[in-house]
Amino acid sequence: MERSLLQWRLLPLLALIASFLSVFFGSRSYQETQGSKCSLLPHDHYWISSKRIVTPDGLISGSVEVNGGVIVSVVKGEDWFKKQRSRVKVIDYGEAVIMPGLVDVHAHLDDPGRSEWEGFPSGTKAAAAGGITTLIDMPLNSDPSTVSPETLKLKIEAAEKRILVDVGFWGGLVPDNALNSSALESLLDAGVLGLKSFMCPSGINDFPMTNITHIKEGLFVLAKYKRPLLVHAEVEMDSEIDDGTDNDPRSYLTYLKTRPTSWEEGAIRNLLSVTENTRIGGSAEGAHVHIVHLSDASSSLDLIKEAKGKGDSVTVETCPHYLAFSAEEIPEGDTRFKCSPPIRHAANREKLWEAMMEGDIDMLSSDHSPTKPELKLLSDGNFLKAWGGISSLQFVLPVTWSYGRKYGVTLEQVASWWSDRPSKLAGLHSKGAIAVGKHADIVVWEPEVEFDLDEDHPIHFKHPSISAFLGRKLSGKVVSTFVRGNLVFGEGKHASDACGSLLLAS
Ligand SMILES: NC(=O)N[C@H]1NC(=O)NC1=O
Ligand SMILES: [Zn+2]
Ligand SMILES: [Zn+2]
Repeated sequence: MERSLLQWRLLPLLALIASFLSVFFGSRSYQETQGSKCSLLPHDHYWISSKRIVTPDGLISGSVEVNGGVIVSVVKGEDWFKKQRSRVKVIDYGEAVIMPGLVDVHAHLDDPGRSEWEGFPSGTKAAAAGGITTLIDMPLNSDPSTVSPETLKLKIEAAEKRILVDVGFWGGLVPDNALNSSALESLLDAGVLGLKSFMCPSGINDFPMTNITHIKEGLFVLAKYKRPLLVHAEVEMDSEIDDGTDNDPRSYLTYLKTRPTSWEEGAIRNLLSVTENTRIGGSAEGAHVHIVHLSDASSSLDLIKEAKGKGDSVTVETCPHYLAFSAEEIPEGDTRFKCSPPIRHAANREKLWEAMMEGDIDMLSSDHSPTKPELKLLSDGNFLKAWGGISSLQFVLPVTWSYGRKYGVTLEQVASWWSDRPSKLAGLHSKGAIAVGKHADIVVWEPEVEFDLDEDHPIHFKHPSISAFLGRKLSGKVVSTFVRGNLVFGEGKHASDACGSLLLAS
């Protein structure tokens, strides 16, 4: 009896307090939810905590404070509790890893013009689901190629309001603009983060290959802008295919013979004949040469190491498919594995891993280069005629981790290869680290959680059936992806609005 009397007296008081609190905090959360379709989290100011946060100072247990899309503090242990003055949302991720979002400097999103191959919406959805927070789009495979301010404008129009993660663009260095410094300057002024060229046919008619003079001249212009040149370094040479043996086009080894290591070595040797100009005091100081998707871990890599030793401004990337697969295991006619340069033998893959662990290869990229399934000729299985390009965008983090564990890969190395180094290459100094002042571009993932990449696994890029990674068991599940503080992917869902930013150099 006494108890219920007390209840009757207290209830109105509690109701009053509750309504006061709801006006006070409710109005704040109303403000915070405005525009929240960009984010699955209705907060602009929050903390995320975990036992494993990858920072530039190593792995810590602690918390990261995000406010207005930026990381505003990173604290060890329970200190966040003392620093937190108001009722700010805290998400405790427990043992899951908090790491800088991945920066993929090499992806072909094929939009505009070939959006039936890929596209900004599908490509950036896949990126978000894979923990990639920044993509730099390659200038070819879209139609037209990005080789002028006008064609860059078409890219920007195709990407605007359709991207879930941040997107920047490389421009093309092609014979048409390479010897015309004002044409190149206008492309760089329009905002491309750097240029890309091919030393062999690219497979795309409106993206012709450059010779060494084009590259040398291009570097002088890039020097003024302090932006890099990315190079597909293979050069056409005699094929080993005419050796009199059976050359079945459905055999992967036949394809491998058409692009031997000498193609990479020859191109890299030629390319490195002009990189001395990039040295301090050189005539192209400020320019930088980045060799994309290295496959040959022997002579080609030795040449790169030698050039670095002499002070040339040179870096090199390889891709998860070269680290995961070997020529020996590629099934007959399985053209999902066709790419250039080709996947080589298992012994070469071991050497690539060695070079990763030694730091001789600087970073990783996806080279996500899809097409429509018809051009992969999956039923024909003709390696010589099928489109060359691997589809991997969503899986690069678990692939790197799953195949790297046996070599002792650390979380810090993954963050260096996928975030720190690539963001520096692209000149994106607000990205690539969990540190105060950086964009809150963050992936939260569970390295120990295994999953099968089967038909039941949600895949967001346009053509899952052409991915060579399908059927693999991987380790490393992405839990949440934040782009500039917006939770763009969480618990298997994407934010409903595409609020990624365009990254234009100025
Ligand atoms: N055009 C194009 O995307 N080519 C890419 N595909 C590939 O496997 N290597 C490449 O350079
Ligand atoms: Zn390439
Ligand atoms: Zn590519």
